[in-house]
Amino acid sequence: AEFAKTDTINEISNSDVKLNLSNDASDFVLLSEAVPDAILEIRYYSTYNFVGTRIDGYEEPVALLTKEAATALKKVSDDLKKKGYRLKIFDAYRPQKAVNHFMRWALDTNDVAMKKYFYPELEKNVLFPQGYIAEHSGHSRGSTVDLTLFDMNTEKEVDMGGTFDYFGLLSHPDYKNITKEQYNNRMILREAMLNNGFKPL
Ligand SMILES: C[C@@H](N)C(=O)N[C@H](C)C(=O)O
Repeated sequence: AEFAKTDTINEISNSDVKLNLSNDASDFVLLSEAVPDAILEIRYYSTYNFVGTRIDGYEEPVALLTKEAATALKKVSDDLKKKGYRLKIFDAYRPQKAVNHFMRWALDTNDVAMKKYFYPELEKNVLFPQGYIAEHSGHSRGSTVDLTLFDMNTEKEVDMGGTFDYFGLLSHPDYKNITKEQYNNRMILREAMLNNGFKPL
């Protein structure tokens, strides 16, 4: 699921954030510090993503958000912790370099290495036009986060009836062909995010 903080005012879409925050005048914070209960699985730092390689600009497996978005996410995390869940974060701040990498990848029609996992029903040239990937992403403002729920009882990701960055109908919020339980799980995350000022994308 992807959520953006609604009232964020920071705009830094064309510059990379320094990872050494002690020397950084920007208003960005590390999620590992701001939301210590969150589990980080920074997919664009790994090769397990729709491109199949580490994405440009992801030099460390860290997640950054604006202070405002991170503060709101801490509240989400605290709310959900009471219900036995933790947040699992796949992506937060995304450098423009990374978006440029996605755009370059989308133009290379020969490279379909990860198609069967991430976009089996679609041709890669529709992923930008259909809005699955954005050229001007809220992620590059540090106000948007891709995340799911982790169940502390089962010690597994919660079943949402889909997976991170599955580009297809299954990932649409109004997709009907999922079980009641999967739908309810989606709603638990959605409600917690909406209650704390995020809006779904
Ligand atoms: C690529 C996917 N994780 C994502 O973040 N999509 C939105 C639309 C974006 O690129 O901002």
